[in-house]
Amino acid sequence: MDRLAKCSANYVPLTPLTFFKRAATSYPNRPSIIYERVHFTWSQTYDRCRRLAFSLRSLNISKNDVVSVLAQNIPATYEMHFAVPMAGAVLNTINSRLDAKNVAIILRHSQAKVFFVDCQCVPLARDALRLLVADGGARDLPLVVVIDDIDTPTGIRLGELEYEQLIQQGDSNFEHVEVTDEWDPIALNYTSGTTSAPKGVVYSHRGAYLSTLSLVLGWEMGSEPVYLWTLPMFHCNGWTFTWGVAARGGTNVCLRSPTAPEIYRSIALHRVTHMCCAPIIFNVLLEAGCAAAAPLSSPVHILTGGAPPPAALLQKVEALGFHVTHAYGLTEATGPALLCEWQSQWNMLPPEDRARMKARQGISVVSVADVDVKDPTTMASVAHDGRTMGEIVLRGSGIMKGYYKDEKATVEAFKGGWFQTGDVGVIHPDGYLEIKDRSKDVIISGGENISSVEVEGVLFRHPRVLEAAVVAMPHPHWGESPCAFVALKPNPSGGGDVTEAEIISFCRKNLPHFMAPRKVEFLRELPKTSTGKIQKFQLRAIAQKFVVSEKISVPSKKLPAPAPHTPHMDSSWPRHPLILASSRL
Ligand SMILES: Nc1ncnc2c1ncn2[C@@H]1O[C@H](COP(=O)(O)OP(=O)(O)OP(=O)(O)O)[C@@H](O)[C@H]1O
Repeated sequence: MDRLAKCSANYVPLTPLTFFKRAATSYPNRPSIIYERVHFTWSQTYDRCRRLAFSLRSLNISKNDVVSVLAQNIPATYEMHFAVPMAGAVLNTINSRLDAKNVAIILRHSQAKVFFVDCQCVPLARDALRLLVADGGARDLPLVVVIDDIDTPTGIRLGELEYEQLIQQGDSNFEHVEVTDEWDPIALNYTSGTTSAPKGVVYSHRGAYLSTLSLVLGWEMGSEPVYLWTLPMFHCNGWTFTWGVAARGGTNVCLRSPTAPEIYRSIALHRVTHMCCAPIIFNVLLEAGCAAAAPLSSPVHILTGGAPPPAALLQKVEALGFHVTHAYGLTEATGPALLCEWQSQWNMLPPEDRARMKARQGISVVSVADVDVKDPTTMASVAHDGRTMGEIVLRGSGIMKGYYKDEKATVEAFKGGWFQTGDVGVIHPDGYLEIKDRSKDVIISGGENISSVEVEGVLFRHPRVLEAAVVAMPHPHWGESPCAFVALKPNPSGGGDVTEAEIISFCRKNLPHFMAPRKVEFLRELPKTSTGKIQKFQLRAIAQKFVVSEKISVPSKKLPAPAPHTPHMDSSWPRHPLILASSRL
């Protein structure tokens, strides 16, 4: 048997381009993209992408060149997910909510050859390009192509080239550049920058192909889905659903801004079946005063992740008719790596317990070969007891090739033959994994680890809490203690506001006392990254300045006694091994 050789009949490099060609030939007349009054079929989308790929080659784009795009969820962003690799190049989608400085950093680091700019992002792109020039990079400026709005052209330009013009000038018979090695790069995505400067994560054709298939399977996405683009395509290529919708011959409903009225209008108008979003969008869906937020006429499947979804919010959004699946992942894992796969026996549970089960991050998707939670010092697997914390590690073909131009960080991330996520979790006796924190966010109070996620879960159960984040605050006796930052919902009865004492007492009723925040700071809105994650490093900087008086911190009877060796807070306070070992430091 070992003499049977690989050949082009039985060994074809894995690439998401296969899904695209298949969609164009198997479903030529099915709708591929809907955006306002613009509708395309799969054969038209294929035709447009071939033309664009041809034009890119005519602009001297060759294998492994980086093509960047700064755009919202418009048809062009979707098309580039195929046209750029069809030209043999690497797609770099840039977060359109970044500032000019960060866009410039990405353009410089990625050495983009062509820079596609959505007409709405022209001012941002112009500032970023100016920064590049000011920084002495005039010679390496990318070629700029503006993407005018395809439904309502604006005439806005930045330089000579325009997207539709490249499509018209292209050749619809262009045979795309063959993928000869599935390990070749297909995409370069920068991380959100929640914990450190954004890192350039490189995906292979093989990783993208396998991750796409395993998510389509894990989410049980059937044929002809109508997929609403509420998740930015720039976020891990829309968690691979840019390629996944093609694999199912589905319809992409493009949306510039995911506001509550726009989302509900699209759901009703196009009979949306699927959408992905960060948990922060749940607040949008539940937005008070949105008349459209009535129960849905048919269920819409939501895949949520990117941050822990509080159980209380899951329960409310499901009550509207959304069927939520919870996923956990990272840019480095090509989007979701774990899914909270639902078990039919949980249907019997009361709604609150069902939401609690769903708030766990779950089990691996099929392209992940292995997932574990390990003690970071010994690398031994933790007990499956739902209590012992360790670092979540992953192995599998969906894991990135590595960090672009950062060998040191790549080696560090793959230390010990596993990808170190920098997230702290536990494994429950049923094998489901639950995130307790990012290693940087764990609060160590009197030698006890406090999961900020757990405290936040309780805060979200308070009827007036809209947003909540818990970080460490210095404590003279316990080293650190939890400090909560909260944004409140408007008071429906118009009465007075909730007080700090009320929130603390609510937490003490629902948590062991040592976990309850010692201080609550009210903010109008919590600071977030451009992907909607709360920027805890900013809150931590504020909390560092808070002074907890000994009086408040006098241990109650229920507080655990400090370990005999526990030093009082000073600059040499020993960090927990989880923090020392984090690859994200
Ligand atoms: N379902 C989830 N529950 C809890 N946390 C999640 C979930 N999904 C993702 N996360 C968090 O998001 C992180 C991945 O985010 P992403 O790759 O977008 O960049 P980032 O880690 O926020 O940015 P940076 O690495 O630059 O700090 C995970 O490591 C984890 O901390």
